[in-house]
Amino acid sequence: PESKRHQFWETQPVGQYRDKENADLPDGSIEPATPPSEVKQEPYNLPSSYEWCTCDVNSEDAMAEIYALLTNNYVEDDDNMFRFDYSVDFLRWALRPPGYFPNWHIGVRAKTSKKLVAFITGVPARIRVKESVINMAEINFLCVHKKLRSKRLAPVLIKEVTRRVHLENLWHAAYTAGVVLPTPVATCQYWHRSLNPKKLIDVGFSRLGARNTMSRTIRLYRLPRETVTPGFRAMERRDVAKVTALLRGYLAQFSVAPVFTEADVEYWLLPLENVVNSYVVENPESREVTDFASFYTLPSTVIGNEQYSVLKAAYSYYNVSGATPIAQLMNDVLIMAKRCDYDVFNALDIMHNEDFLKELKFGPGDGHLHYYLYNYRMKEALKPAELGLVLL
Ligand SMILES: CCCCCCCCCCCCCC(=O)CSCCNC(=O)CCNC(=O)[C@H](O)C(C)(C)COP(=O)(O)OP(=O)(O)OC[C@H]1O[C@@H](n2cnc3c(N)ncnc32)[C@H](O)[C@@H]1OP(=O)(O)O
Ligand SMILES: CN(C)Cc1n[nH]c2ccc(-c3ccc(F)cc3OCCn3ccnc3)cc12
Repeated sequence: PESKRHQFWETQPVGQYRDKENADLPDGSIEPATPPSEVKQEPYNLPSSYEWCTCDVNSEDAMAEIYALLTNNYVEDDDNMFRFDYSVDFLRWALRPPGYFPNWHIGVRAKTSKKLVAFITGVPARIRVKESVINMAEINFLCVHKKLRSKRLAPVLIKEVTRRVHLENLWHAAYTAGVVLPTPVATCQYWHRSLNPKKLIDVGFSRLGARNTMSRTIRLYRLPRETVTPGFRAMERRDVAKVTALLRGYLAQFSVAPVFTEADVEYWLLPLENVVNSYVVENPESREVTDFASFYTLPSTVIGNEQYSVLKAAYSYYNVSGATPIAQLMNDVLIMAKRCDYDVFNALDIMHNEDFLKELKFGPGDGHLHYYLYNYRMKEALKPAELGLVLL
C-alpha cells in the first residue's frame, strides 16, 4: 500500500512511509506543542449545508441520535454481515470517564433537516509509551452517514477534534482502526471463541467444519455451569485499591499501556450491567486479590438475517493472571459469559492473550486491528504482545 496516496494523512504528524529512509529520526513526538494562543480558535469549515454541533451525552435525545447514527452507519466486518451495535449505556460509559471534555463529543448536522450525519469523539487518557507517560486523547466513534461517504468529510472531523484537543494543551492521541493508515505502531489479530455454536453457524459467523456434525460442534464448545477457581467472584467497589495495585504492576511490562488511578479503575472496571463485567480471584486464606479479568459487551447487528437480528458478543478487556494459570482464569470468564447468554467471546492477540487463545478453542478472525499514535514516531512497530492498551 506504500504507493497508495494519503492526501490527508501525508499532511499529519504521524509516522510516514517516506520516513523509512530516514532511520536516524528519533522515536518520540513529531511536532512541538503550540502556544494555546496560536491554536486555531474557530472551527474548521464544513460544506455549506452542514453545521457543527456538540452532542450532550447527558441528554437522552442526543444519545438516541448518536445511537441511531452508529447502529446504522458504523463499523461493519469485511463481508458486511455484521455491524457494531454499541448500546446507549455503553456509549455513555465510553464517553464520560473522569476528566472528560463535553466539547470533544463532536457531531455534524444537516442545516435543513438538523439530522445528525457524522460524529467523532475524544476522551482524555494517561498512556505510557515506553518510558514516557503522556496525557493524550483517545479518539473513537468516527462515523459518516453512508449517504455522505467519500466526500472528504472524515479529514475535517479529524482536524476539528485535533483542534479541540490542542485547545486543552494536549498534543498526542491514540486510536485503532481496521484499515491500514500511515503508520500502525502495532497490528493485532482478533480471535473468536464460540459460546453458542449453533447460532453462530445459523447467522453465517462460523461454518460447520467438513468432518464435524452440528452435535459434535456443540459438544466441542460446551462449558460447565460452575467456575473452578476458588475465590473467583464478581469485582466489588471494596476491591478497587487492590485491583489498581495489581493492574498497575501488571501493565508496567508492556510498551504501550494506560496508567490507571483508583478513580480510573473504579470508572472503567467496576461491573456495569450490559456494559462491563469484571472478576477478581480473592485467596480465601490470605484475602489477597491475586488475579483479575474483565470483558465488555458489544453486540453486533446481524445484517439481513430473518432468524436473528443481533449477535451478543463479549470482548476481552483487561486481565491479570497472578496466582491462577491464565487459561484457567479465562476459562472461568468464558463460563460466566456463557451463563450470561453471550454467543461469542472475542479477544485480540495483545498482552498475554496468546497464552490462552488456542488452548481455550479460540479461532482466528478474518481481519486485523491496527493501533496508531498521533504525533509520536515509533521506528520499530511493536509486537501485539507488547501492547497493554484496549480501546473500545
Ligand atoms: C493531538 C490530538 C489528535 C486527535 C486526532 C488523532 C487522529 C484520529 C484519526 C481518526 C481515528 C478514528 C478511530 C475510530 O473511530 C475507530 S475506526 C472506525 C472508523 N469508523 C468506521 O469505520 C465507520 C464506518 N465508516 C465511516 O463512517 C467512514 O467510512 C469513515 C468516517 C471512517 C471515513 O469516511 P469516508 O467518507 O469513507 O472517507 P472520506 O471522508 O472521503 O475521507 C477519506 C480519508 O479518511 C481516511 N480514513 C478512512 N477511514 C479512516 C479511519 N478509520 N481513521 C482515520 N482515517 C480514516 C482515509 O484514509 C482518507 O484519508 P487519506 O486520503 O489521507 O488516505
Ligand atoms: C476497537 N474500536 C475502535 C472499534 C473498531 N473499529 N474498527 C474495528 C475493527 C475490528 C474490531 C475488532 C476488535 C476486536 C475483535 F475481537 C473483533 C473486531 O472486529 C471483528 C470484525 N467486525 C468488525 C465489525 N463487526 C465485526 C474493532 C473495531
